[in-house]
Amino acid sequence: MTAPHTAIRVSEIFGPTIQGEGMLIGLPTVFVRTGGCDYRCSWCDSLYAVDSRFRHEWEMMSTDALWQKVVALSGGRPVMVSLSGGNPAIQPLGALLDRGHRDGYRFALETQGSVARNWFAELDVLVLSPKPPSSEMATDWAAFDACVEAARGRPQIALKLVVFDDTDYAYARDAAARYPRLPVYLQPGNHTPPRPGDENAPIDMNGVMKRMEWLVEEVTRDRWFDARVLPQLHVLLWGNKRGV
Ligand SMILES: C[S@@+](CC[C@H](N)C(=O)[O-])C[C@H]1O[C@@H](n2cnc3c(N)ncnc32)[C@H](O)[C@@H]1O
Ligand SMILES: Nc1nc2[nH]cc(C(=O)O)c2c(=O)[nH]1
Ligand code: SF4
Ligand SMILES: [Mg+2]
Repeated sequence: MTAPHTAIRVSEIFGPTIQGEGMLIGLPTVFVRTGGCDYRCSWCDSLYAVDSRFRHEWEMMSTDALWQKVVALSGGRPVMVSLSGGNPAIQPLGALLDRGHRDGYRFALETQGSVARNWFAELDVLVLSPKPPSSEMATDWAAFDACVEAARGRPQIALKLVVFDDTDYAYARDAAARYPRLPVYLQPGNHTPPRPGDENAPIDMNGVMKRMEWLVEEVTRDRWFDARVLPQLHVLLWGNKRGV
């Protein structure tokens, strides 16, 4: 029996696939998606890891059991492990980082920046993705600052911003200006499938491509020359499919 305070709530573990977003795009990666989130973004593409109606799919796992699964998926060869969710920052992941580093693996973590943890300092990459107005969530910048502070030292830190419209773009500019030393990745928003976790729901690929093109126009017009604009590569390849 795993002690409750050390068990990790897991929605899914999958891979290796390629990282589809941001700084590590294209890199072979195993994903650990934790269950549960302190946000509920209007357009979250992973509601099956957020909405408690899906909790019957989530599993409480010990660090060892989780780690065995990652090792099995990667054939024991060190690979990048991406911790996503839900919000992985609300899970006890410090021991997992120790365990994996001993085996030569590297860890990236994706979070909205609402909860800071001391163990952020043990990550290799911290992707902070503050949520723009279209998400209908409000950013607590003090909490966000604490996340940046907690990760000073070892991890590379990047800002990843989802943009649906002008207001989101203005928010992204403001967020980037707050952290002038952090690299910025902009990704066009993709409208959420009507039913969470429905892998067959079609993607509005036209809309994604239009927003991508528009984002490139905005960035070049503003001479925002240190921002990078990237699509969600996995969405282009596989749409809403889970486990890829
Ligand atoms: C599902 S979230 C999980 C990690 C964490 N809760 C967060 O939001 O950063 C992973 C990434 O997907 C992005 N994302 C979620 N829904 C999206 C959508 N509909 N279109 C584009 N990106 C989306 C988030 O902004 C975040 O960068
Ligand atoms: N291939 C792939 N890349 C991703 N990058 C971020 C993802 C996420 O949902 O957190 C994700 C995902 O689910 N799949
Ligand atoms: S913070 Fe991330 S996981 Fe949580 S609802 Fe928003 S996009 Fe989804
Ligand atoms: Mg995703």
